[in-house]
Amino acid sequence: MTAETGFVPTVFSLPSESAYSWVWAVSAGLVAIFVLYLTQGIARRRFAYAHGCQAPPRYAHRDPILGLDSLRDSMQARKSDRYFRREQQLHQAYGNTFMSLLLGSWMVNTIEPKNLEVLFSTKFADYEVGFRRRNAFAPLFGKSIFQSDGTRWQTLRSQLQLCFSRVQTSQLGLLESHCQRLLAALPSDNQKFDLALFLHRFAADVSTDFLFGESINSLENPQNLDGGALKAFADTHSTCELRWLLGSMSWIWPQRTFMKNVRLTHRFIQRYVDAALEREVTPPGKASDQQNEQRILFIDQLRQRTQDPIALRDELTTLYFAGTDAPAALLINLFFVFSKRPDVWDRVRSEVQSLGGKAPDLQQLKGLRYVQDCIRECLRLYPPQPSNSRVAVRDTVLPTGGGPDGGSPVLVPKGMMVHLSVYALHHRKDLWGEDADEFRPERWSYEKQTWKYIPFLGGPRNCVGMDFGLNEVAYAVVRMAQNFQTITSVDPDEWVEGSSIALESKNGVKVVMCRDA
Ligand code: HEM
Repeated sequence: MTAETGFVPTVFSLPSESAYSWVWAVSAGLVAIFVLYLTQGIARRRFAYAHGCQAPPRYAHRDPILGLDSLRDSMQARKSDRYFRREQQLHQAYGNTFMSLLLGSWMVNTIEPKNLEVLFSTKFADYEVGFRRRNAFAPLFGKSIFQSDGTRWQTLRSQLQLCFSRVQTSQLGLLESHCQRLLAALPSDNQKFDLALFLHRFAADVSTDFLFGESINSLENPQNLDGGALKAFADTHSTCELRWLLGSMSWIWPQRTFMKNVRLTHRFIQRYVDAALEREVTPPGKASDQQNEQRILFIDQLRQRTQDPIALRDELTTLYFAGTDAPAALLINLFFVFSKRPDVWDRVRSEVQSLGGKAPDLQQLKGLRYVQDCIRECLRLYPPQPSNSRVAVRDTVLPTGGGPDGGSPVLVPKGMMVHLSVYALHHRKDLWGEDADEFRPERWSYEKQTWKYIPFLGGPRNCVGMDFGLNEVAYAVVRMAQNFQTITSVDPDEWVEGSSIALESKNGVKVVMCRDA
């Protein structure tokens, strides 16, 4: 200490005892983390060795830390309507399984049917939907089935399956009434218009009727879909996608408009939930004969399984999301093809002639082989959900894709994401033949639905609304074919990839249609 100032510079002062113990604690912590990291690394190497794992090819990143180059390229591809085409090209360049960086985290990209079977079925328990999905959709869907895993997901899944099976019988009547509205709403013959707008409205009318017991009837009042809460809902989708991409950094994206749209959506759905909670509903199995004749509502079935208004709202928001855009996209893509291929439309029409103009029952619908093959083929060429992903919950292995020949197993460490491009899988020429990019429903006379074809995914977590969605689309095709002699495209371009959440024709379905004489 200097006599004049009584000041000792801190750099020369001796640390106190408590400072020593703090330094020790931090050092010990760091050493512990390092040892843990090392032992985990060794255990992982042993695990990989024991399973014969080898590394798959790696994307040649220009930014090897965060992989921002590939993010930028994929966003540019999105802007120029070739996002899924780019995914397909990447697989063509790097193979059916390769690794790439997403904002600093390595992920496996695979379109190997063997791997997909393991991912979604045989090692289902090794994966979950993961933080990205939970975080991206939480404001909108809460803790609904779409973001849940483990026992919560199992409970919600069996509840929904029960609801679907209880309301099955009333589906066709509902579809018939909305098909009649669609037929009445379509413009008169020889007028140019975009059929996609009407198909979107049809899908929204069907799903609100099916889920809430009350249709928004947008075919009669387009504003019910194009304005207000459902417009707000549609506007949330692109932010959800961005939130997914940003992962734990999603907070950097402005939330105000997004949250306003979320609140509007919730208020809209809450109205149906409140009405359902106030209704007297007879428990399953106790309905009188008279009540049995009444339509069984999906929302009432769900309400019998939970009375929590928030849980009901979140589940119904999710169901509306999952159950509207995908069938609409399928219908739009299918009618795009019909409008370009008069030969296909003629065959559809000649097949439905067997019904003699009458509405089909379920058995007749399923028995229309060519119609069903057209739908299958459209789902192959333009899968409404064109990509998907899962995250490993423990160190696990995919059976193929590693090593120089791509035939060795691949290690997927806990926390790593596995991404799959359904679009690229469905366009693989080695699996589907040289005509993989062509619409050829005839291929379904010999093709089987294996893991190379997964428009609804597969395994325990496949689409729970698959049957309803397929019936909806087939029914609409039949009723249109019974009424329209020709559907002619007035769009000179080929099908262009759109950028909405479900994969659909960007330019809609610009047509001129002629009714039967
Ligand atoms: C043609 C139409 C449809 C297609 C192509 C389709 C496709 C899919 C796919 C690929 C999944 C898996 C998503 C994932 O886990 O990552 C899925 C899940 C789901 N779909 Fe569909 N879907 C369609 C129609 C519907 C309909 C009409 C509904 C309901 C009314 C529905 C409700 C659901 C639900 C609730 C899930 C989540 C299932 C779970 O996590 O266990 N879908 N769908």
